[in-house]
Amino acid sequence: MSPMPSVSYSITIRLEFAARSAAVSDITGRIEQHGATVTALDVAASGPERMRADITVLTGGHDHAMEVVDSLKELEGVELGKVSDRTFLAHLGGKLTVESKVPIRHRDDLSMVYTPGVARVVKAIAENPEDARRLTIKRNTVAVVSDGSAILGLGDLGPLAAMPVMEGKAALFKRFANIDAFPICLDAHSVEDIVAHVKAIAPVFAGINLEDISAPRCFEIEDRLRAELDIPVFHDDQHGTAIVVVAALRNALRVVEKDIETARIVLSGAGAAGTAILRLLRAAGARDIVVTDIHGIVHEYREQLEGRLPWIAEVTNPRELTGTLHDAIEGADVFIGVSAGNILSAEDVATMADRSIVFAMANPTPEIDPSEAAKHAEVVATGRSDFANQINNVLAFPGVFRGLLDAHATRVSDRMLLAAAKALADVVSAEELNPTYIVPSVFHEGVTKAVASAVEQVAREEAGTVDSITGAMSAVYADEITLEG
Ligand SMILES: NC(=O)c1ccc[n+]([C@@H]2O[C@H](COP(=O)([O-])OP(=O)(O)OC[C@H]3O[C@@H](n4cnc5c(N)ncnc54)[C@H](O)[C@@H]3O)[C@@H](O)[C@H]2O)c1
Ligand SMILES: O=C(O)C[C@H](O)C(=O)O
Repeated sequence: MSPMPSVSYSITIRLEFAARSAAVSDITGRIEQHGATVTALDVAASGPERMRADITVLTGGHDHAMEVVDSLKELEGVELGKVSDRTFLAHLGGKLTVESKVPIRHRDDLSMVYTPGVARVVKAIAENPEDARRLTIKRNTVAVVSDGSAILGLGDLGPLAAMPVMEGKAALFKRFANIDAFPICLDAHSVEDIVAHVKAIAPVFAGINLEDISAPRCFEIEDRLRAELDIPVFHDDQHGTAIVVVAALRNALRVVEKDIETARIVLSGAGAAGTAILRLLRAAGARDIVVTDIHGIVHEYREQLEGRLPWIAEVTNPRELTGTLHDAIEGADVFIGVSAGNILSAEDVATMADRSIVFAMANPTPEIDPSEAAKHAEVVATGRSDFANQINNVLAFPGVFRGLLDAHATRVSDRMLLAAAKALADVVSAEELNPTYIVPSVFHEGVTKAVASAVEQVAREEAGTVDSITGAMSAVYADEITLEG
């Protein structure tokens, strides 16, 4: 069976063929016979005998695309031209540009925009550094920083390969929150080096969004930067994910009529995303959480508990389970996966409690195929855009930074993250809520605004009480916050 056609593997094929109506249906019929989907046919040139057209086709991947192209070569009278991968076409020359906001038409403009006029603005900022937010791009600019060590679910592919993702994040910042974000891919490896480089570029920015930096270094880098910078620092893979998961869980629990305080939750993955999800779940009131990782259930007596694992063992697993994910899942109300593909079976899901919830979020392959999970679970979500209930950080980070920037915030707190999760969940009204709609679409108009105002409000409330709640992340572990509602 051919893999499911997806727009991310769409191709445009240039073809020349005889100018007769059956020729077009022969071509589209052949494509669909191979399980691909034709979405457009644009005529590029037409003559009395021959036509030239570009056909856009959704395929299930590289091999499937090649299979479709090869099958068209067999059609009589059809000549194949260039085949373009539309995802690569969208990346030609990169996805961003920098534009001047001021006109530069003649010497007068030059004298103000640049020298000598600019010198007075320079002196004003030197005398009053706060003016940088008023007189430069700082107030609305965020650095999207990565070292490329944990790109999506692909691993350590380095800073150059991280560029398309960071450019993409910057494009999303602009599209959804009108924030000017800039991709900064660092050829730096140690915690010390990364912290030093981010600190050195920080004057330009009103916030730092860390992306795709591997665990456990991401924890220390964020802790250090939060303690040493006067602008908010937010590791999206941790906190963006946690906000969306808690929002989605809040709504999923409404669907299945269960409470977060009593729900039995299994969290597969104790890395960057898993650790942050655990923290926010606890802050949201969850109490019965069992965490599993590549070595099975995290418990106090397990060997080689390092990094954040001793803390995880301490605050989870109230029924003192040992063993594997399969042991943990029995009787659970909720499964949340941020670990690896295909580690959960439909039989495992069948052992869960009635009206169970499965969030299988590993990318690009989820912990369980969503259609398999749906055989036994009432609510199923994944990180994928080709299935209902897509859980992705893009629902959170644009609004979070909009709120932080509007409040001129200097820090990020767990109260802000929880407020963001609640606001995001509330975008789905009681009338809209159902098992296949627990999170809104990112294109839903209210998403960024709801998240931004919730974060801005908490940021303003907390202004002046800096350090009393979080400060460095390690302090949060000792002093967790629970919010109502
Ligand atoms: N959908 C989303 O929005 C979203 C957000 C963040 C992360 N993710 C996905 O979650 C996964 C983890 O991301 P991360 O940044 O936390 O990675 P990470 O490397 O920091 O952590 C991975 C965790 O999974 C565990 N793990 C790895 N292989 C396993 C296996 N075969 N069986 C059981 N556990 C295993 C590891 O022990 C570790 O605890 C990735 O696939 C990533 O793409 C998805
Ligand atoms: O950042 C994302 O959008 C995806 C997620 O973080 C992932 O690691 O797959």
